Amino acid sequence: MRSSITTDARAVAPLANAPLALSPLAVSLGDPAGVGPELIAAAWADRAALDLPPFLVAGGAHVLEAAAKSRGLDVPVRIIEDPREALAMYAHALPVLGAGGDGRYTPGKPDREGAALALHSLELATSLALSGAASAVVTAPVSKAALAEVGFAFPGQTEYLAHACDVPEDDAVMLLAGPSLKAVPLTIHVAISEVAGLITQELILRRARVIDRALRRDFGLAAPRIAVAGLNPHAGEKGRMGMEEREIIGPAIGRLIAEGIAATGPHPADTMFAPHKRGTYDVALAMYHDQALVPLKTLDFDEGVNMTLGLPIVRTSPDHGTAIDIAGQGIANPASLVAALRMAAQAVAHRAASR
Ligand SMILES: NC(=O)C1=CN([C@@H]2O[C@H](COP(=O)(O)OP(=O)(O)OC[C@H]3O[C@@H](n4cnc5c(N)ncnc54)[C@H](O)[C@@H]3O)[C@@H](O)[C@H]2O)C=CC1
Ligand SMILES: NCC(=O)COP(=O)(O)O
Repeated sequence: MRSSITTDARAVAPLANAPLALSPLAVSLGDPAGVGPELIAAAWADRAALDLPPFLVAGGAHVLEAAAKSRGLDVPVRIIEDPREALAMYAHALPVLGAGGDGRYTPGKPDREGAALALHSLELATSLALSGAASAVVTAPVSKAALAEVGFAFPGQTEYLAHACDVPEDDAVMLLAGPSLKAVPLTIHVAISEVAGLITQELILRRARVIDRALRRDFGLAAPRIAVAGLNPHAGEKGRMGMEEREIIGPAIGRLIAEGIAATGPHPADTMFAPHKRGTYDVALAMYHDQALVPLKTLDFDEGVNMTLGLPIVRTSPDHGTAIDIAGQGIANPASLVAALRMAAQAVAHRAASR
């Protein structure tokens, strides 16, 4: 089949002095074995109807072209050499930065070559946001296990982004946000057997301070209300089922309130996500990954967004993973990626307005 990829940018006037506010979003490709590339192509194909903010993709032109075809989409892919070409290109073709670092489309069959391409794309997209050539980075799903096999030394992209942005890991906060709920896991990519030992007053204070600042700066909330979960059943039942609430979480909440942060809790985690409770706070600070992500994905799987708070750059991602089981079948839902693109653009706008 004839390829529609072209590097001919003659029809496109380069934007010589594009202001930062007009920079495109930089989208990383994700693992070529997963649903990331086809969802990127699907989002671009629907860009006008969905009124999506302009974006470019960091590498992977051939993967994107093949992924689009797998969904029966007509997506002309154009390689650009300068991110500033993306804005004018976007209406007519999917702009992909850089002819180098391409690979094969391998839906459902992860391999090291694909993981290396995913890593290259993540690094390129991040560097574009850090330099201001892109207004934000939106990451498509990667396989953590596959990335580890090609030397990625971080448990996830959140920790990588903290490192790339020179932010301490404790101040890079994973927020999952959907129409029904915002939730943050205090501890992130760690084994459940390690969780209790990692819960400290210091970590709760640091995460909550970042949440408070970021909900003001990136979401425009005037006084964010943070509901802090307990760790144990019934939030410890007055010390009968664990002491973390009395010795660590409760005192940390007291210190946050003394700082002027609207924190409450510790709340029993089994009831704090019930509909009548969710209206009483803006964000839930949960003690571990699944305590936050299970309610979020149960309520808002299709439109959930993963955003990293506390970075100098805006970073969002779909809430789901690589979905290897359905990659290439044309059935993966692009709604979460679409929500991630929108949330990134909104956060950029909020930051610009608050300057
Ligand atoms: N932000 C990221 O890069 C994330 C990456 N992962 C990675 O993804 C891999 C697979 O993780 P899983 O736990 O299996 O979660 P997953 O989200 O990839 O899949 C869970 C289930 O949801 C379905 N699903 C996922 N996205 C969908 C979509 N857009 N439309 C329709 N159905 C969808 C899948 O088919 C599967 O049945 C792991 O290697 C993990 O490291 C997981 C979460 C986030
Ligand atoms: N379960 C959420 C997740 O794995 C997202 O991780 P990250 O790669 O965004 O750090």
